[in-house]
Amino acid sequence: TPVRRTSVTGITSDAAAFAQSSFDYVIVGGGTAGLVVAARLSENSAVNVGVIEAGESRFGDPYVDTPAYLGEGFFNPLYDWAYETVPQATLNGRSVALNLGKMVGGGSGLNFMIYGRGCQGDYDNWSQLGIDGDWDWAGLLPYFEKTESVTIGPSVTPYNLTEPSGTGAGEGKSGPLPISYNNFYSEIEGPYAQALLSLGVPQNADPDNGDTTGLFNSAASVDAATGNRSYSGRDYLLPNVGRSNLAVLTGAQATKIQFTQNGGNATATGVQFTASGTSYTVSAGKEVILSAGSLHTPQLLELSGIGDEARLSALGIPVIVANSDVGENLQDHQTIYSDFLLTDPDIPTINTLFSNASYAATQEAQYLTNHTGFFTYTPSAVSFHPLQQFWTDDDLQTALAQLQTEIAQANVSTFISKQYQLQIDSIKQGQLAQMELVFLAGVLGEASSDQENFVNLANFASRPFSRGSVHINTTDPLASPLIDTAYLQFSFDKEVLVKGAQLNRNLTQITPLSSFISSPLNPSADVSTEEEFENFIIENVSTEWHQVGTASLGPFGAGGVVASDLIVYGTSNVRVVDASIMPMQIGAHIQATVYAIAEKAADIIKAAQ
Ligand SMILES: Cc1cc2nc3c(=O)[nH]c(=O)nc-3n(C[C@H](O)[C@H](O)[C@H](O)COP(=O)(O)OP(=O)(O)OC[C@H]3O[C@@H](n4cnc5c(N)ncnc54)[C@H](O)[C@@H]3O)c2cc1C
Repeated sequence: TPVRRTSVTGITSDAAAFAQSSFDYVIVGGGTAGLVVAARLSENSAVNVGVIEAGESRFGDPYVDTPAYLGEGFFNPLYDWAYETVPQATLNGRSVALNLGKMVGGGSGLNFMIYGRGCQGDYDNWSQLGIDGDWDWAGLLPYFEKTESVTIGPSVTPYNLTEPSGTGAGEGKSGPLPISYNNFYSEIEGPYAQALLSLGVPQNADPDNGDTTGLFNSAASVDAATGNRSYSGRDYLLPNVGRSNLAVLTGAQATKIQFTQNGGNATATGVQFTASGTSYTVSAGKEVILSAGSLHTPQLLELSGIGDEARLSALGIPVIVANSDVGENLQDHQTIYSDFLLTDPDIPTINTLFSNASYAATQEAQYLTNHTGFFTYTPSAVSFHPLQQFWTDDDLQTALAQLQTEIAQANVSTFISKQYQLQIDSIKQGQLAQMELVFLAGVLGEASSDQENFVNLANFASRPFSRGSVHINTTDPLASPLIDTAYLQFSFDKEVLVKGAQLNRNLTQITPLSSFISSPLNPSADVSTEEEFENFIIENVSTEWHQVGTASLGPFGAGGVVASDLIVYGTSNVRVVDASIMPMQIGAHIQATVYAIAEKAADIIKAAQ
């Protein structure tokens, strides 16, 4: 077969030349999922692929490559869209900052590198929502394996696990994405883990086997060979960037999908985009694939005329497909950090890398020579807890009764009500954990003096009930959409965070962890009653940056924006491939699932060629 060459190739900022090319597949968003699809589709030299990415490439940039610089790119437009939610009524009108990857690689270049699968029950629950096409654990498992290349070890961890994680069946050994386990642990991580274990939390030696419950040593999207972050830009795009049937346009924002309609389904013919203030259109001979992420994919659908009829008409946008589920069902992992001051400010944390030049220099030398040491640090002490582990039966019954009352008052859709039933069943069975804890060696926040050093104990509502939305309120395609995460919509989610923050406080009073902690910093020791903890949560709840669900898999007219082949309902050739298709949140950090979705999507698209 002759190669379908593009007139531009590789990573380019030449918008005019890109627009003049004719592509079979135009992918909007060169992020986590988008670059997986681009790499897989361009394996077939008979088709050509063009990717439109709003951000730039950041190859060789230490803020992306060096694991311990996690968070350093936040609020910087070179890496981050730096959005915020609309004022949240449940948070006394507070808006919450949302960091969002904006670069070649998207969120996979900005994230905290925790890497792991959800539980079997998470994905099997999806298939209970009227979704066919093997969108369940068994259907995704081959694609988790296809993504990753897992390096096992080192065999010693601070958790005294009997075997290192990642030895179970089904770890991918030859995928594009290098995955490894930390070779460096903060001195406080072992005592933290011991405190959890002393409360009866079980160890989990293989959380990727379909059950994440318990404490484990999390894998990371870090390449053990180089000590650098692995991400879709580096690991899916770079090895294939020389293909003559693949082009990635950077610094260009897609603004609208163009359609023709001759009765029946609408057919996309191309994508409008803007680069450096100029508008262009590029044609798509076969398909347009939206991989712009959970906040931008529904925005682009609405700008293109796919969404709620009344909303689009009010903005003067001609309706191509009326579907009021576009942009609904937004789910995020609600997060609370508790910071604790250390007794000895000289114990190294991330802060030390910035405040102690000689320590940083030693670590840097080690990093550059051996690719080990603190610069390879990612958070690794991760645990998931069914509520029964820490709540009394009374607590649970009271919270569930309150939840049922609030759900009845909330007047939710049938789709969401089905999700709630599945969630409540799993809570009662004690199967799928509701609470996640993660130890962070001073990742978030800055020390106020050399004498101050701290750690963050994070907790997350891992299977939340709150459901928000993301919609446009202007025809300006470059404006942020209105993001309503609906944090703490249900008191159940709040209670999970309250109990988590109290648990973190208690953990720091258990030896040997207690000897490392001098006092609670935020919330301070003054916060002690249930009501004070609740207020702390309301004032501080934030995001785990895990938005999903806004262009969900599901039945048309009953929650779905895409069918099981990921085709947008009402179109013949627009697909969505990113985190927005996940109908329900999973009890895990979500990047591994996004990669698996993209790998599966690529096979679906290839099968349709
Ligand atoms: C700060 C942070 C920390 C995280 N930590 C973790 C973690 O430790 N572990 C984990 O598993 N997950 C983590 N996540 C979540 C995970 O990284 C994301 O869920 C995942 O990367 C989303 O992938 P995606 O393909 O859906 O979207 P993205 O990777 O966000 O890709 C979307 C891409 O589309 C581009 N784009 C958007 N709109 C347009 C447009 N109109 N035109 C052109 N381009 C456009 C964006 O710039 C972006 O590059 C984190 C996320 C963040 C932001």
